[in-house]
Amino acid sequence: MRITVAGAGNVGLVTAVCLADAGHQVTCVDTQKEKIEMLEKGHSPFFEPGLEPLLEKTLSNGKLRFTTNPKLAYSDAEIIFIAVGTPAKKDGSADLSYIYAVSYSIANNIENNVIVCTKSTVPVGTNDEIKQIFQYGKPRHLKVDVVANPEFLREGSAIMDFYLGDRIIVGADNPEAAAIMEQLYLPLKIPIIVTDIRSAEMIKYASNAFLATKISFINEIANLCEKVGANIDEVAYGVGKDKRIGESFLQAGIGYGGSCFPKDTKALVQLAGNVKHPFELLESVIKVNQHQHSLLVVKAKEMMDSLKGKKAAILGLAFKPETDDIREAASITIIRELLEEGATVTAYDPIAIPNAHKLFGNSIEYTTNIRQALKDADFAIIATEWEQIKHLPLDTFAVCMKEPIVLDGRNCYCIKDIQRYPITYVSIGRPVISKVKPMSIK
Ligand SMILES: NC(=O)c1ccc[n+]([C@@H]2O[C@H](COP(=O)([O-])OP(=O)(O)OC[C@H]3O[C@@H](n4cnc5c(N)ncnc54)[C@H](O)[C@@H]3O)[C@@H](O)[C@H]2O)c1
Ligand SMILES: O=c1ccn([C@@H]2O[C@H](COP(=O)(O)OP(=O)(O)O[C@H]3O[C@H](CO)[C@@H](O)[C@H](O)[C@H]3O)[C@@H](O)[C@H]2O)c(=O)[nH]1
Repeated sequence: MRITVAGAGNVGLVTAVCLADAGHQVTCVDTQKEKIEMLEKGHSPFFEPGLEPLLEKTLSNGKLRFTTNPKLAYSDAEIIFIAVGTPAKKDGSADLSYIYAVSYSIANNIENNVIVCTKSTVPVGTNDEIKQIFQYGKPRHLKVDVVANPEFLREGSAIMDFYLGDRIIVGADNPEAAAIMEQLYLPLKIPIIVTDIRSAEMIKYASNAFLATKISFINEIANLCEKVGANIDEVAYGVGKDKRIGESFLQAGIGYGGSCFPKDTKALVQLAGNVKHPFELLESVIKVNQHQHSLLVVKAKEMMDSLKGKKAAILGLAFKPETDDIREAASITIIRELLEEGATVTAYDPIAIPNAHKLFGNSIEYTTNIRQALKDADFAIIATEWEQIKHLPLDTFAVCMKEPIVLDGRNCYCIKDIQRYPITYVSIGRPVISKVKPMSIK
């Protein structure tokens, strides 16, 4: 099929590349000229495992092309995916300006009947507004079907998620359009659920809100474990074994970040507020997460009285491993608060430094070498569970740091292993290990 994807971000680019790899003729359009020039040369503007080889392959076999020209992109497409950003506005509601702009651009440039399929996460009712734009804005003789097709990929495993997702949601009010979308996705052998448009929109928000709730819940249990002498590792394992609860998303830590959970939970609270339905549960989930982002700075202050003049090593900047994305990462809150306290910061990350530099400039130091970050540090905070950090020989802390005080926001190490080293170790929901333990204890 002739497919156009609007937006070459995490969702749009992955969708475009994977559909081109499946044999479709794909055009990916973006308004950012620099991004498109980079992509035409086979370079991805962001890190996503496995993306660049597929990008190079589909560019060289002619299945994928990039453009900034809306006429070229939309005029003869059979399906157009909208995958532009829907960032949070100041009040938490979703900013739909990119959605509207791209819809007008499509309406002005189509020359064939087309299915417009919204992959972006949009509040319930948005696709009805998109339909209105087409009703009044498109050439009269053309037919445009609007379909809601929310995306569930995760950064860091986006390609795998495209091929092995749990389900595909197709929200449509025209069965013919739904059938064409089902046909498109059939080769993936992923269960396809066809719903009405508003339900499809809600499924996306409800899924992210539920996962965020699971994380905040386990974090609250972890905080409680610390106070009553239980261990969150054992608790989460025991709880997760109940199939009705499930083992995933019970990893306690310093809270969720990224481009989706923080904005989508806030947008759902706003959406509920608009219909006079206070979503108190989700408001608490958001509050717990904010508290969790700051937790280790509070603990560091308690341990050291004042952080003024102390050298902090921050291990990990990305909101999770296998991505260079730092949007809403816990590391941002931690670094800001440490700088406010008068500490100096050296941050380690294998790939997210360019993005962090855009935010923090020269107010902190950066390194891609963990030992360099730890050198002469008064304390270290682990903010991302990169494999490089998880597999660090544990004597490194004592060897490199001025004071081997490690605050681990991602519970990277086994408590039993840590006990063998002269480290003060504070993690989430587990016993505090004091450095008085000698190395010889096995
Ligand atoms: N990032 C994720 O993991 C993820 C997963 C599922 C769903 N989503 C949702 O998908 C949407 C896109 O997210 P993202 O992370 O890919 O966003 P992004 O910000 O990384 O990329 C959006 C792209 O759209 C482009 N764009 C803006 N206006 C345009 C226009 N008129 N025409 C063409 N391109 C235009 C931007 O230049 C940008 O490159 C959001 O609604 C998000 O909530 C994201
Ligand atoms: O048990 C857990 C699991 C995750 N996290 C944190 O939660 C955040 C989000 O993680 P993850 O869901 O793996 O990454 P995203 O790429 O943000 O993906 C989420 O957001 C996307 C955008 O909407 C959806 O498409 C995905 O289905 C949804 O998982 C990260 O900061 C993780 O550190 C935890 O703290 N504990």
